[in-house]
Amino acid sequence: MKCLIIYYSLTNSTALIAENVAEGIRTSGSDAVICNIKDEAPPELDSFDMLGIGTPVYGFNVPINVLECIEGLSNKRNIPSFAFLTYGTYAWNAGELLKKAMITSGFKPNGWFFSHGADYFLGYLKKGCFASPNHPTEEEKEAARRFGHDMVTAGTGWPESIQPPPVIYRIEQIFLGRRPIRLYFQKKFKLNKDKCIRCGICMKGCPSKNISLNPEGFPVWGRNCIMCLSCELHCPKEAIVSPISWPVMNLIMKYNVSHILKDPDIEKLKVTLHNGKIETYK
Ligand SMILES: Cc1cc2nc3c(=O)[nH]c(=O)nc-3n(C[C@H](O)[C@H](O)[C@H](O)COP(=O)(O)O)c2cc1C
Repeated sequence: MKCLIIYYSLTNSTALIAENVAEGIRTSGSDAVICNIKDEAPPELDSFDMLGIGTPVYGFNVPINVLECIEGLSNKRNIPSFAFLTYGTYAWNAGELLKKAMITSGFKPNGWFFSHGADYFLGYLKKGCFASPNHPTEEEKEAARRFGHDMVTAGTGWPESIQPPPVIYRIEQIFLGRRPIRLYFQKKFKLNKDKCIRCGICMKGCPSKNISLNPEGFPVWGRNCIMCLSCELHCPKEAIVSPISWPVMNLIMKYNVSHILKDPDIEKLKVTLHNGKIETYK
């Protein structure tokens, strides 16, 4: 059995899970090839017998680049497949959405795996909250290895029910869906040219290669934004303002963080953001 694992990882949590799932597959005597779509295009599916898709959860959704990658795979056919997701605080039904996208593209998913991952979501970091900082843990990595092993030997199935989220999360999921991002939010990034030092950090860190520099050296956003907010997070001069900084989002983030702080199952650290760097303190 030869398995292809395609995943997207910006801040390495999903990458760590992908590596461990692959290791689990190899311990069962099968072969596994992994590919982070942030860095390279996935290989042809032809020579593989199984497909794994790994993704972080973004806005209670599957990020747009992952959806587009699944849709764009060549030589799609009904081979066994599985999914794994990492999330910072609450994934809600992102697993179901991923499963649906895989089925629509002709795959037959028969197992999934969830793990926490360190949550570098700008909205929460701005509120001083770094959720799930030390994840995935060694236990989660071990569980990922077991999952990989089980997937090639038997399959794990899908859970029956998902806890319903607070109403506001449902609204956020709709707002942060593919269409609103593509049709509206991605056009709303603003640059403060007085602050911008034209260092290109935003361009280099953009996982969907959506930022180019104009002849003056200022960033220009294209039409492939996946709303990871990496550009705004890492700008050393805080010159980038995305919709996450709008006053209405400020209220929503405040609400979400108040939930996170009350949830004993979510680990968190206090942080400050300073010149594009995250400083943690106890
Ligand atoms: C833009 C953005 C949106 C996110 N949205 C959610 C979310 O809706 N629910 C959640 O539990 N975690 C959310 N997260 C946290 C990520 O899913 C989590 O940190 C994941 O492990 C990151 O994976 P990576 O390190 O492989 O990039 C979000 C993170 C980012 C950057």
